[in-house]
Amino acid sequence: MELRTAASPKDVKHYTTDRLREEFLIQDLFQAGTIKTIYSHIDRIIVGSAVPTKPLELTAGEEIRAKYFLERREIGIINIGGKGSVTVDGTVYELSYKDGLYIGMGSEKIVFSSENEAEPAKFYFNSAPAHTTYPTVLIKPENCVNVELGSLEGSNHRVITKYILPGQVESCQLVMGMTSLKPGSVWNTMPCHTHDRRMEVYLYFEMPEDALVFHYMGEPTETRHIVMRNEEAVIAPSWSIHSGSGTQAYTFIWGMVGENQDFDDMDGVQMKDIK
Ligand SMILES: O=C(O)C(=O)C[C@H](O)C(=O)CO
Ligand SMILES: [Zn+2]
Repeated sequence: MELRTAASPKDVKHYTTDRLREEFLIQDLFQAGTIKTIYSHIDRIIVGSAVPTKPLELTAGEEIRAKYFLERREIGIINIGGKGSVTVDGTVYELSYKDGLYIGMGSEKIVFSSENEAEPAKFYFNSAPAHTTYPTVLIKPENCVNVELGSLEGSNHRVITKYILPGQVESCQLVMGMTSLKPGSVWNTMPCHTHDRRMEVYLYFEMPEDALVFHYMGEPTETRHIVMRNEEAVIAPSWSIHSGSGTQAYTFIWGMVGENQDFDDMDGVQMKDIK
């Protein structure tokens, strides 16, 4: 498990490109036959991936000093690869492309598998500390709340699909979903916002190899960017904006943890105030 410490905005505004990437960018996810995990001190989120070319069990690792991964945690999983399954204490959940799974605290044995190991599933997950157990739920995007935002004229026409949020799939603190840009639109989350009560992680995907997303971060008056490629993730501390413009349309998974689960609790930044 790789460790990322928290960072102060007073320091981050002096970072070089390399240092910004070292602290916030997550690369080399989705390696065949591997579970990869990144532990951030920011709200103690764990960001991870599993690509089962043979069944892979999610274990706790020395870093969280737990008997099993979900002893004190919950997890949200979304499949961005071939058909696969997640077995939770013997119950098998089949996940097709973009299907999700919430697993509550206390489930002991989590195993990732692919239906066809030549075209493996690619499971992406966010996990957060939990205080109680909510039911495990298989999530189909077609049954989720969908919100359409922006316009083609504004280059930001997109659909936000909310997978895990109060009233739909209950969790202790994890809120998770997916945003899909319409062809011709390239901007996400602009006008931008911060939310001091939650941190957020973005995983960009459905990008051709030579496409880029310029992901904007930093305090609204001290913006910086991180150049991102397909299937890379980025950590947004609570004080940071998190927005992006791509060389073409793309999709991303967002996950938030922290003080509240109120998706609309955002501190909007006015265009005139961005520097
Ligand atoms: O395109 C968007 O706008 C988003 O996807 C916004 C994120 O979901 C977000 O930042 C939620 O706080
Ligand atoms: Zn946000």
